[in-house]
Amino acid sequence: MADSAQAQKLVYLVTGGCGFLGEHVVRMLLQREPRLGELRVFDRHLGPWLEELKTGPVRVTAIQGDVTQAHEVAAAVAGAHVVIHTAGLVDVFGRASPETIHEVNVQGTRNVIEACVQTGTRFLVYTSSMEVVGPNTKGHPFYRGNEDTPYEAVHRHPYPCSKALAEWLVLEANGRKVRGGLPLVTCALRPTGIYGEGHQIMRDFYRQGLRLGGWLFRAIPASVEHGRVYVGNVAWMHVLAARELEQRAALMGGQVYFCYDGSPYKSYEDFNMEFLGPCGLRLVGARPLLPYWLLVFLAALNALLQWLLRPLVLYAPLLNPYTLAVANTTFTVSTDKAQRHFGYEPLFSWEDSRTRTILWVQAATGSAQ
Ligand SMILES: NC(=O)C1=CN([C@@H]2O[C@H](COP(=O)(O)OP(=O)(O)OC[C@H]3O[C@@H](n4cnc5c(N)ncnc54)[C@H](O)[C@@H]3O)[C@@H](O)[C@H]2O)C=CC1
Ligand SMILES: CC(C)[C@@H](O)CC[C@@H](C)[C@H]1CC[C@H]2[C@@H]3[C@H](O)CC4=CC(=O)CC[C@]4(C)[C@H]3CC[C@]12C
Repeated sequence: MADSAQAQKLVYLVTGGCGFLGEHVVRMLLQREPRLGELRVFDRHLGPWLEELKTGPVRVTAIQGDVTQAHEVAAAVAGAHVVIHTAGLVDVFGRASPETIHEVNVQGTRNVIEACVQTGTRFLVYTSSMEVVGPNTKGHPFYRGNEDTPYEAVHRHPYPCSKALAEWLVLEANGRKVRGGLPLVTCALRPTGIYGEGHQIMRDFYRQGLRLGGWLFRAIPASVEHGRVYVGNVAWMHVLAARELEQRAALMGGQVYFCYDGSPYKSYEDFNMEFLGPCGLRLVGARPLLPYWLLVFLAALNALLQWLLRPLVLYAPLLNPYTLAVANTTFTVSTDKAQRHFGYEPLFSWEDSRTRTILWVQAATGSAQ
C-alpha cells in the first residue's frame, strides 16, 4: 500500500543547522513536518541546544562536519530524502578572506550537489540570497521587483559573487541523474535581509547604540527602502519547498523564489528601530547627520584600518564601503511565485514577528523596559 504522508518517515539533512536561520529550520521541521523520521543537523559548530531536541519522537542526529570536505558531506547526505543547504559564510564585514568565502559557499555547495548525485538523494533546497540579484555595483534600485524583473546583477564583493555562483550550480544541477537513475530536483530560495531571534547584526546595532549613550545616528535616508523577512517565515518557506519539491518537481525544479513576508518596507535603520526603540535606543536625525561623501570617506577609512590592523586584531565595524553602498540602495521585492508554485504564505504576521524579535533583543541584551 502506498505510504501515507503520516506513515512515511523520511530522513532530512539540514546543513548549517546550528546557524541563525538553520536553527529555525531545524525547529520548524520538528514542529511542522509530519513525515520526518530522522533529522540530521550538519554544522561546523554544533550548538548545545541540540541535546534538548533528542528527547522527542524524531531521531535528531547531530553531525559536526565541514561542507568544504566532500567526504564528510557525502557521509551526511547518504540516505537522506531531502537536503536543505543553508550552511554558508555570511560575511560582508571582512572577517573571512575572499578565498575562504568562495571555498565554503561555492565549493561547499558543489560538494553537497555531488553528494546528492553520488548517494542518490533526489531533492535539494538551497538557501540563496537577495544578494544574488543586488544591489549591484552601480547602485541601481530594485523596487518591488520579482524573480523575472530585469536587473543588471553585477557584483564585485566576494559574498554576493559566491552566492550567485552557488545558486547557479544548484539550478544547473536540476535534472542530473543521481545514483539509481532518477533526476535530481533542486530549487533556490532568495531571502531578503533576515531578522528575528538570533540575528547577531541586530545585537551589534544594539551594542553600538549602548556605546553611544542610547543613541544611533542616522546614516541612510529614510526613503531608501530595504526588504526584510522574519526568520520564522524563511524557515517555513524552506519546510514547504522541501515538502512540495517531490510532488511538484516539474514546476519547481530549477526555479528560484524570493523569500519575503508582510514586514514593512523601510530603510534598514528605521526597520531596526522597530525592535531597538522598545529596547530604549533612539535614532537621531530625520535625515543623515553626515553628508554622503563623508560617510564614504569614513567607510574607506574603516577599510584601511581593517587592512592595517589585520596582523594584530580583527577590526570589522558595521560601516564599510560595501555595507554603506548596499544600505544606501533601495532593494524591495513583491512576488507571488512561491505562493503560486508551492502554496507559501507567511506563517507569522508582521505584528507577531515584531513582538518575537523585540522579546529576543530584550532578553539577549537585558534591556526589557
Ligand atoms: N542573514 C541574512 O540576512 C541572510 C542569509 N542568507 C543565507 O542564509 C544562510 C544562513 O545564513 P545565516 O543563518 O544568516 O548565517 P549563520 O552564519 O548564522 O549560519 C551559517 C551556519 O553555517 C555554518 N557553517 C559555516 N561554514 C561552514 C562549513 N564550512 N561547514 C559546515 N557548516 C558551516 C555556520 O557554523 C553556521 O551555523 C546562508 O547561506 C546565507 O547566505 C540569505 C539571505 C539573507
Ligand atoms: C553603518 C550603516 C551604513 C548601516 O546602515 C549599515 C547596515 C548594513 C550592516 C546592512 C544593510 C543591508 C544589510 C544586508 C542586506 O540585508 C542583504 C544581506 C543578505 C544576505 O544574504 C546576508 C546579509 C546581508 C548582506 C545584509 C548584511 C548587513 C547589511 C549590509
